[in-house]
Amino acid sequence: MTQTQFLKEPRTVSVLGVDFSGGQPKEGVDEGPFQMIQFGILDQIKELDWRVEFDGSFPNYKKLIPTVDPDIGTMKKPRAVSNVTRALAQNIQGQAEKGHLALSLGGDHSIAIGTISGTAAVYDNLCVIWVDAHADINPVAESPSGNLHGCPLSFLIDGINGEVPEFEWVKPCLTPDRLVYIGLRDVDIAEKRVIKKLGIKAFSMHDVDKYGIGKVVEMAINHVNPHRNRPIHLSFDVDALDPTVAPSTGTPVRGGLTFREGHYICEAVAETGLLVAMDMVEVNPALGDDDSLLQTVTVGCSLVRCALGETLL
Ligand SMILES: NC(=[NH2+])NCCC[C@H](N)C(=O)O
Ligand SMILES: [Mn+2]
Ligand SMILES: [Mn+2]
Repeated sequence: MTQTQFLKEPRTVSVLGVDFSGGQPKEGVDEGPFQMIQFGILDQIKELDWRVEFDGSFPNYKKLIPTVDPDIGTMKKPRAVSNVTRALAQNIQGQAEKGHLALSLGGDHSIAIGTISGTAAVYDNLCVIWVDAHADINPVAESPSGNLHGCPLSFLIDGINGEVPEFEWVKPCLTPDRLVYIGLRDVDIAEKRVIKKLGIKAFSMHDVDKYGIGKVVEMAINHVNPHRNRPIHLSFDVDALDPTVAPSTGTPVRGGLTFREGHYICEAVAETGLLVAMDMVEVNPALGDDDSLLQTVTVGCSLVRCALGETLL
């Protein structure tokens, strides 16, 4: 059993189902958590010798979504995203204060505004490993889509957004050296500029091809966690995987991580013993046929299990 440096005994996972889709336009991603729960993720985690806290009913983030939510500039559903991520940040902070590992099942990736704000409020030297086809760091004013799931990191690092209406509560809590990407292959122009300017370390699919996943993960962890003393928040967008592996997702991009590469990342993070929070996002059961849905939910659950210490032998 991997030891966990920052969590309290008996080691406990708090599972949060974040049934939210307002960071992007496609219905169904809010059903992701229900599907993963139904697939048995809670019992699967217990079998790995964790206590699991889950109250049986979702906090129901839907109640926080206003009926009228006009665009602000090009930003879509600003009040919905702000309300939900704000409540989520408080919830996650509470779990982290208890010394629990906070597992958020999304939901679209805009929820990371809340999940990372929550963990960073408790762990001031938190580092983030962001596994994704996308960089999700569009400055709000320059997002080509206006969808906030393409922007969460721009809120969390100082100097990218400035004041954003409705999001005055978000405090930049990450520094560029405490973020690393793995799996990128669809990065917008403004995102490329931000990544270069701030010197954020990013391992694209090109790097995975060049060095292999073992070396990439080693370099990534060495970069954000050189002394292995920082707690890790793993934010895993299922679209990091190739669409042949995880088809039911809203913004699939060809040329992604294989099944094993995705799992290897999670296994290597588990081995550090430093994981304090994980997001599993962008599983959209409404996209594709039954087969695609089962495949995607299954892989989402097995990635979570690997990050929580499941091993092959
Ligand atoms: N979490 C995600 N799947 N993000 C996709 C973002 C796509 C694109 N970069 C945008 O800003 O809209
Ligand atoms: Mn993505
Ligand atoms: Mn994403």
